[in-house]
Amino acid sequence: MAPTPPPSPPSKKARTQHPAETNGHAEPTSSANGDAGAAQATAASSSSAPSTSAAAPPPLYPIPRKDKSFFKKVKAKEKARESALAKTGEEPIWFDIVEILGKEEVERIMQADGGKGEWVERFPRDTIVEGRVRRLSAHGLGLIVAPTNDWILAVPHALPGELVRVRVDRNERLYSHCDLVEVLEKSEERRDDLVGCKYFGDCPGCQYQMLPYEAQLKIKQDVVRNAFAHFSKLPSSSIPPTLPTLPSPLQYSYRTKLTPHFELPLSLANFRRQHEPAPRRWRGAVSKKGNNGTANNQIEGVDQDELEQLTKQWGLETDVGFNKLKGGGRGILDIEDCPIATPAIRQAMPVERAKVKANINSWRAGATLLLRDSFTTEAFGADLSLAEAVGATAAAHLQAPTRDGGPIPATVGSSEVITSYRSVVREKVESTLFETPSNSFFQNNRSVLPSLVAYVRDAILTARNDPSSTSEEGDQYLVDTYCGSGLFALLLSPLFKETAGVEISAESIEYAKRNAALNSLPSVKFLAGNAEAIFATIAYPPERTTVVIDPPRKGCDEEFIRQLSALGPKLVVYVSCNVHTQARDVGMMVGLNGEDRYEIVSVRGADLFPQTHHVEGVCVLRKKETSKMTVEEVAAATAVQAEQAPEAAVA
Ligand SMILES: C[S@@+](CC[C@H](N)C(=O)[O-])C[C@H]1O[C@@H](n2cnc3c(N)ncnc32)[C@H](O)[C@@H]1O
Repeated sequence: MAPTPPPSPPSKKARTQHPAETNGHAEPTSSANGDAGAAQATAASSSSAPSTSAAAPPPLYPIPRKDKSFFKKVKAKEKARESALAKTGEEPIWFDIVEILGKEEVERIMQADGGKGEWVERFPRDTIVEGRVRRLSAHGLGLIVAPTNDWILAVPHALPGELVRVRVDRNERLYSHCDLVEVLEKSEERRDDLVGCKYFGDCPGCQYQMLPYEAQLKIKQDVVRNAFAHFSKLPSSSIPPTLPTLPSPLQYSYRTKLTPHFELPLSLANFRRQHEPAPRRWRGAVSKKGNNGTANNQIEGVDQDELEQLTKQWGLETDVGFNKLKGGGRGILDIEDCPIATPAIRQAMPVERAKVKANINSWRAGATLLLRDSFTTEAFGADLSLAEAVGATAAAHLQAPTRDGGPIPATVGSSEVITSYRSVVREKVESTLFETPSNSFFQNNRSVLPSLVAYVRDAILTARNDPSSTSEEGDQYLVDTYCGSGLFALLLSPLFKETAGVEISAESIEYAKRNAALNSLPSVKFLAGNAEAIFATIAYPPERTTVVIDPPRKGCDEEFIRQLSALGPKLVVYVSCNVHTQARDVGMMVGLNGEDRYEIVSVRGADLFPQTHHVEGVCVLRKKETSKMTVEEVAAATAVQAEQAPEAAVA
């Protein structure tokens, strides 16, 4: 029996406060549902919280009256956010909520709230609440049963078992996003001495720096297990035990790409708004990624010296970094250093920040900076150690990080940092060389890629050596779908007679072809187009074909799954940065019309992003010989199944 999905959250529509609240207070209760593990929480009004309402100084340049189009834009943005929320990020937590509160209780609460998608906010913003963390969500949030017993509080950087004080920031259906105020009772697992960054706790990037690496890997294994249990809609007997997470050799200094951003200081933004004709402003906003802050950004009719004087007078600092974690991500946290980035990026970051800050009035709008670690031409073909591969000396990269991030490891000059969106990045995995456009996708953890590729290669060889396999060595075909600049196609092609790759970005495909030539693999063919377009161009025998799937976070399109299922390749290796959409897609591939077409051989996570909640899923599927469905039956059944598939998180 497939697990019954919990009731879906109705559309989000907040009503007034919960009756349990009086004057903005949530009434304290003793325990949740009499459960000893539930919240021992007390709630206090926002007045007892440290004040967050210090009056903001008036802007130094008057804010122009907003025209109607501004409000239209705000509304459109809000609508887009609402619809994104319905598909992104929030759904896995719904399964946690149902498991913690109980399915019947959730149904009762929703009825009591008035049903029909209406709901009430239990806690106004800034309410301070204390409670004990029950478990972690897939996104690393500690989940607490609220004192009202019918609501969950979700807070980052808190561990199961810990008693914490939190501040409510915003409400969703049946739960509140909170900021951590204080850990009152620490978990034995917490190791604050391991924290390797001064922004940890304030930056949204990392969730697990306070945990030993082994514990991080275990959490990710559970995330993969839960994703398949909840989103595949398969009976537990069809899902093998999740294997231990593939570790990353580097747990700091690994990230080869950072994209800090900034906004124009308010006075400067307002000044521009008043002095620039609207179409130019919009052009500036649209093309902000290409804006390098040096050319063509002068305001017509305004003397540059005068603007410089004014900017100095306004004296506003520009924050360059990532969205603040606390307060719902409003505002930018000024970040000087990021110890999970490679040493070359850490060295380049202050330079790029200083450029922005010194020339802020030459920018038309806020922008996202690009810092990508790339091998220098000299290092590109060279044999490098792991430390050298991230541009550091061996001694430097083994330094344990400290709470202040520690000194930036000395570099050995094998890396350079690309900051233009119109450049080329050089990468090397095993001995295969890759060039890729700097504005396109490449995996961001160089240190773990050899083990990830080795794992996929082993899965293919193991399936081939299976006694039930009828195919001959050397007579095998590979299709790499969502192939980017050719990572899996080129690295795995020596195992196959023919290899074809498909990718939607024409530019990435141009580079994939160049990479095939660069590595003397000219027989690997690449096609630019939607992933399913590849099936019309190949005539590979399905019983000798392996398909690698590595889609973006939203997973595969229904049409892709329909055509893949119709082809019925012998082996499928599905790699994904979103285990929830992956589990949904795998569920569709495995069971059609009550018939098991594929069996899951193995499933596990790979840790491409240590210190964060992200986990890459790797799932190997083998075609069942017993499947008797015709191509037409498979196509029809896939469509029905797609209709019924649960919404999976995309964020
Ligand atoms: C997660 S990346 C994987 C790239 C590559 N496998 C690698 O590891 O470097 C996903 C890729 O899918 C591509 N993509 C997105 N939608 C697609 C579609 N509908 N059809 C084909 N490719 C698509 C993106 O451009 C991106 O390069």
